[in-house]
Amino acid sequence: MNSVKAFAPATVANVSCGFDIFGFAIQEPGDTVELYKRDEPGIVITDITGDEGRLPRQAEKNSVTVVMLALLKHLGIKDLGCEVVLRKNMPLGSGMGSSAASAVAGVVAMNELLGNPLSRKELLPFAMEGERIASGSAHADNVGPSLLGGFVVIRSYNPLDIFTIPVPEDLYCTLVHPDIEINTKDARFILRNEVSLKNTIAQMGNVAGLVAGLMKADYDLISRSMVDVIIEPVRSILIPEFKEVKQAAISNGALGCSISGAGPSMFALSQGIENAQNAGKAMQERFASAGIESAVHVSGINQGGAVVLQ
Ligand SMILES: Nc1ncnc2c1ncn2[C@@H]1O[C@H](COP(=O)(O)OP(=O)(O)OP(=O)(O)O)[C@@H](O)[C@H]1O
Ligand SMILES: N[C@@H](CCO)C(=O)O
Repeated sequence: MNSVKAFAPATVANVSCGFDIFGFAIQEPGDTVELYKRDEPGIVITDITGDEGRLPRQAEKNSVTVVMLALLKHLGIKDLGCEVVLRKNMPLGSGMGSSAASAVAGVVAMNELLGNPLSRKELLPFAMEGERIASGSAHADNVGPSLLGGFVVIRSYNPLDIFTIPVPEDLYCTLVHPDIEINTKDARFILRNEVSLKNTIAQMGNVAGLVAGLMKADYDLISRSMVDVIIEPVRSILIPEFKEVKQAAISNGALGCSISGAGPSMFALSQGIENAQNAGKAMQERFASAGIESAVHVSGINQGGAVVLQ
């Protein structure tokens, strides 16, 4: 095989109460990576589209190629020559898992080019290296679902213990990206290191409730459990109109609404596509009333994750 193309989808990380431990992928948008073998050894980025020239072109600095270098090192491959084309289809610093989609598409494409020596799950630690380069933290709640699909739970980081849980078929996500940029690194820096016992108890109850609600298709329980008393109160300050947009989603049929990943995107979960669309319209109108343009994506939970396209 001399060339490969792979697509990896955008993701919603944290899913309200599950900071760094919950995530799911949506259908679109996502990043596409093309790899072309060449005779000269080395991984070279030859083109990036959709980033307005803002992303690093050096292989050691871009999440799409950092993961390939880590995988090649692990496999002891030194002489591979490869040209990389990255097609970015989502904004940077968006809270939609932009850096993660590049990392996942990159590692899946390289694994395919090599004849799939590793399983999807075995690729995860390499994809996490892309997040380390992007945000200084190798969290797995974006790369996990983008790579594996489904609703992902990360029970432990050390050792890595990750699994997916079933979700109701009629569960839809509304993802709204306001035209603002927030770096994950900054959004992590402002978080407090200590949490009160009272908030820990409340958060654990909601984490347990959300998992049970999703697995039992109990929409009321999902709705009651979409409460984050630890991260959202701190980070929501960075998102103009946060409270109003959240209220607009819930008043228009959503089960719950919170920050997607590190923000500024906000997501809502709804029963049925109609509720999800209504929530999206209301959220967009609320941002617009404050002079903020936004893009809305309505999608079911992506069960397959990244795909090889050729
Ligand atoms: N291929 C890539 N795609 C996107 N960002 C990248 C990539 N490679 C490196 N980066 C760097 O990662 C940073 C953006 O990542 P960040 O995690 O803040 O955004 P995000 O992935 O959209 O957000 P989130 O993780 O909250 O969903 C930028 O500094 C950018 O230069
Ligand atoms: N769990 C990470 C996701 C970043 O998208 C965070 O909230 O910082």
